[in-house]
Amino acid sequence: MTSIAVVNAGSSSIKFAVFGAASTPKLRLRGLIEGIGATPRASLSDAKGETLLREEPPPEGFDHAAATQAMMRMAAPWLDGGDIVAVGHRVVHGGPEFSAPLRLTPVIVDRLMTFIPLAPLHQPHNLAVIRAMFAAYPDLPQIACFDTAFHRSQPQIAQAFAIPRKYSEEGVRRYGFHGISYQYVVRRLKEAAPDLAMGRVIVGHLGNGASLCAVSAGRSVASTMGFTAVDGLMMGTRCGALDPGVLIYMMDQYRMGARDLEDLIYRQSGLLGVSGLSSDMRSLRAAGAPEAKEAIALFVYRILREIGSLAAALGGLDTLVFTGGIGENDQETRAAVAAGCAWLGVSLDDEANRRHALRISTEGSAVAVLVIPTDEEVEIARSAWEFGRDAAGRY
Ligand SMILES: Nc1ncnc2c1ncn2[C@@H]1O[C@H](COP(=O)(O)OP(=O)(O)O)[C@@H](O)[C@H]1O
Ligand SMILES: CC(=O)OP(=O)(O)O
Ligand SMILES: [Mg+2]
Repeated sequence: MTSIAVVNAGSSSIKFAVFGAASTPKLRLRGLIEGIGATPRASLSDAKGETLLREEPPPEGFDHAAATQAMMRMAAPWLDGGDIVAVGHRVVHGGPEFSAPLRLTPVIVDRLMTFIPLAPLHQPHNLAVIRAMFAAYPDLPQIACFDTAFHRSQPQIAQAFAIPRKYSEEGVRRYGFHGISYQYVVRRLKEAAPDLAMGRVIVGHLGNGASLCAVSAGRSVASTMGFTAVDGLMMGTRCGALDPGVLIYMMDQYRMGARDLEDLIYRQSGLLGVSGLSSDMRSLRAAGAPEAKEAIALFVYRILREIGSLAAALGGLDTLVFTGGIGENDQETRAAVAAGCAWLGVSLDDEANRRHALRISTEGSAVAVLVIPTDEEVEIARSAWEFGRDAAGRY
């Protein structure tokens, strides 16, 4: 039996997994390096979730480059073993030309490098892992799966900015992200509740990065993220939608340049900036300080405002789905969002919400509310398999 490896390099983590190569990929191994830049932790677990290895590297100097090397070391026994036929990668920005999965070449990697300024927390790390794999395993096919792809079905008007045409034509428009996660969640919704999957759905991917997607009959019609993954909701360290006048003010008053503004809106803002304490929801819940409460209140308020906007784009709402680290685990955020959506007909079953049940709305709720844990890695494995298999199902 052959396998497919998957790498999901994120803003503060690198996830690695091995799946059996099949149309329904079966998990064999999961590796996780998280807390890069803060408190790094590495672990490896088998298909049953049993821990095979756990390490806590010293934080000093443990940056993304060190994490990439650690990941390559952890993955080496499987990559050297010879049964891996391809590596699927999450690539956050596909720009105007890339959406379907494709086999990476050095020329394509060079092109993807030009999108680094559009996804500074993700793209450089995605590409660093791809380069390391090229160097170590030059003959192993590497397949890119783009986080922007799921949103390419959006109507033109949902992708447009009200700026002069020449900029829109060169690709300055809304792309949307977390598409691999949304594709997985929609697939799961179709299995769990096919009737709901055909209706008007808002999916909230609430993690360190956070966005909402309006899905109609299984297709993305609008999203809160735009040209870059800094737009829309408030996030761990990203500000979300911001009056562009604030940026001009910062340039005038504080002599900030492009990289200073990038640092401000991507790394210093969001839950971290407002609380002054942490970007991490669990830490903020535990802290209980007024600043932490204020940050969480703003996080929820921004979600509510954007749900109203996406419900307008959909012409109503039948189903609300929560996913991502916060959406899957933080019952208080779900309860606050549900309470703020009462006007849309949302009624929460508090007990089901506390249990993190699949369906957390009451029988009588006009809008079904679900919790569907995401799995970007299995979705990448499936896409990489579909891309490379022949008619007989061989890679
Ligand atoms: N049990 C929990 N309760 C509340 N928040 C949680 C819980 N588990 C994870 N989170 C939050 O989820 C966020 C990370 O989400 P995740 O989707 O893992 O991030 P990433 O975008 O890096 O993949 C953090 O804010 C973390 O505190
Ligand atoms: C696109 C994005 O924000 O991803 P993440 O949530 O992994 O940071
Ligand atoms: Mg993520």
